[in-house]
Amino acid sequence: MASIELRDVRKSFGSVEVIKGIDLTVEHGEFCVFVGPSGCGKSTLLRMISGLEQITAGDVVIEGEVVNRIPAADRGLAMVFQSYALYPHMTVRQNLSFGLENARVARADIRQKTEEVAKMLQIDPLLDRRPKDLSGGQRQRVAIGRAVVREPKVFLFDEPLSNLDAELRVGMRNEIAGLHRRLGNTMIYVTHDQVEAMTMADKIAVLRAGRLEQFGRPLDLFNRPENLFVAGFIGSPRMNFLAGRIDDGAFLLEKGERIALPGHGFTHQPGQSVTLGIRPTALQPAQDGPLTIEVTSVEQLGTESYIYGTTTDDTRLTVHEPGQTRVAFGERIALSLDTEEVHLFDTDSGHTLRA
Ligand SMILES: Nc1ncnc2c1ncn2[C@@H]1O[C@H](COP(=O)(O)OP(=O)(O)OP(=O)(O)O)[C@@H](O)[C@H]1O
Repeated sequence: MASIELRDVRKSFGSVEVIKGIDLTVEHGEFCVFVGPSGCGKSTLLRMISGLEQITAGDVVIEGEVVNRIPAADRGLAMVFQSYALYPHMTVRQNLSFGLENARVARADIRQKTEEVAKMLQIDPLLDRRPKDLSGGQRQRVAIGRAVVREPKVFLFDEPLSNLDAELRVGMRNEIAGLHRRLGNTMIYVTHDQVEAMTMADKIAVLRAGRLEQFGRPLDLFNRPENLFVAGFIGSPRMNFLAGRIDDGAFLLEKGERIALPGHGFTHQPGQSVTLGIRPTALQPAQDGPLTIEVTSVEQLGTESYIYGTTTDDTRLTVHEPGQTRVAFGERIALSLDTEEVHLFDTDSGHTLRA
């Protein structure tokens, strides 16, 4: 069972701690995505699992065995990098077979395996080319193929699609997800792109500044974010936030508007500063509603529309309307909101007030 467990894993570079104690378990066969803003420590964490980076404290456990002192080459993992890291002087075939030759696999087996994997990744017509004669997408396929031929227990991907254009990225995203379904291996995938995380992952680990903010299934993170950071990071366009407090079963905005939250079930203290989170899809232009905005811009995309505006207390809000909107720039409009979709957080700690 190629499960991966991190137990209070830490990393310091000199006196700076960049991974501040992370505990999580990736189960056998799971596709886990590490996501977070630039510099949060995603790549460092992946490199610590791979063995390319020493850990400062804690344990990395693969298949029940602590591997802290086991060199990268002996951990049974294969890593795919953003930079492809192909050998420029070798053909695609040689790039694919190099690792197997080093492992002294029989020549006929190498040939068969290389060709099988090339076919699976649709690079079989390119076997005699060199990397410089390939497109970015083709190079990334070769890099993935090189990992696949080695039949590792676990695949580690470090932002593998960042160098590709948007359309190719979507295509490759589907291919990697397909590869995971076909092979069934445990995979860990690093990205800063929350859409990539949402669409590919069985489980997402959201990281910020060296800490794990939340770990769970994509829709659990979307539906029940544990804190303001995850609420704002997962979901596109971003969740709207309003500052205020709770009083008598209602949320009061700083400048007086009142949003009734019947039977909301959130726990809160009297006078506590509270942030209300509401996704753009849960706000709608209405004849009558608890919020009013002045519209600062409108985007008509044909099948959907985005309305941007500011509230009376100068908070910017984004509204997503399905279809084409009649709302125009400069109007003052009322918004209704789906109170079932409201999130409440303690403003100071950022923690959810959900019981
Ligand atoms: N060799 C190193 N020496 C000193 N600091 C480092 C080293 N490698 C990484 N760091 C620091 O550790 C932190 C985490 O870096 P890391 O590359 O893991 O972030 P990341 O989340 O992968 O970011 P990005 O998405 O920008 O690649 C950063 O502040 C970075 O500057």
